[in-house]
Amino acid sequence: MKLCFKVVQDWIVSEVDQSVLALDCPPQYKEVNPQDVVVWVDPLDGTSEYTQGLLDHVTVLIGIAVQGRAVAGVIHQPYYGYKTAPDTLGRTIWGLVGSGIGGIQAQTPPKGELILTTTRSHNTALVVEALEALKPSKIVRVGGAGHKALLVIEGLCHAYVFASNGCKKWDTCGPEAVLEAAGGVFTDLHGNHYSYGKDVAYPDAQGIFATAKGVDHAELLKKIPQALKDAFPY
Ligand SMILES: Nc1ncnc2c1ncn2[C@@H]1O[C@H](COP(=O)(O)O)[C@@H](OP(=O)(O)O)[C@H]1O
Ligand SMILES: [Mg+2]
Repeated sequence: MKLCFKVVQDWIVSEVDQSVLALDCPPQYKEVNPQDVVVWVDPLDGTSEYTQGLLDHVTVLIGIAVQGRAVAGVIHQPYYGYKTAPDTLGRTIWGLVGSGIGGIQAQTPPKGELILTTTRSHNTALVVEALEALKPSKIVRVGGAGHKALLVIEGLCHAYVFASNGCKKWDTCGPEAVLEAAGGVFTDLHGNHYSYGKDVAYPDAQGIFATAKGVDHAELLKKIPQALKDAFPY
């Protein structure tokens, strides 16, 4: 059977960030068995915010897992700058654990503060309880797992905390890989990494606890009461 595709010319992007091609691939990923690779795609993260016109909350997420671990990802923000710089709309951030990130500079968040980011549309009593336990100086409520990961990578927030089982593997595989490639740590509320293998259940059933480069993830996680962590059993 012969398949024919006609690609609309406008869809072809020829000016892309080439820096990824200059990177040396970490040795452990130079030869991987294709059967160990799973790709998780979220074509529109931040759906609720998209419907409300909050376009900069929207991202397109691609995460690549090898033997269950999130190792590479892309967070594309198609409407980035739509209010301030519509002529250069959008940006693409990528990361490969062990090599680094491209598209933005990873930053360490300010010392002496604790700025947390979390959901604006899926709030629950447990979500609030976890945030309050950390005694933040500020809470930034925005849409999308990808968008929140970017705030942490850029050092605008110290941590992304979500005591809920609402996110799915396609929401977090890409963000986890990019944040960890940027020097951060992305785990569940127990401090463990999710598995992104082909047979895993879709929900991130143990919540999200992700910290920026330069933040002591283990120390911050200790402030979450054990009873709250126990509400998200394996
Ligand atoms: N309680 C819940 N029920 C359904 N989806 C949830 C959810 N909590 C989080 N999510 C999903 O996780 C992503 C991040 O959520 P939030 O923006 O609230 O932080 C969103 O992905 P989508 O926008 O791709 O659906 C959202 O739908
Ligand atoms: Mg999503």
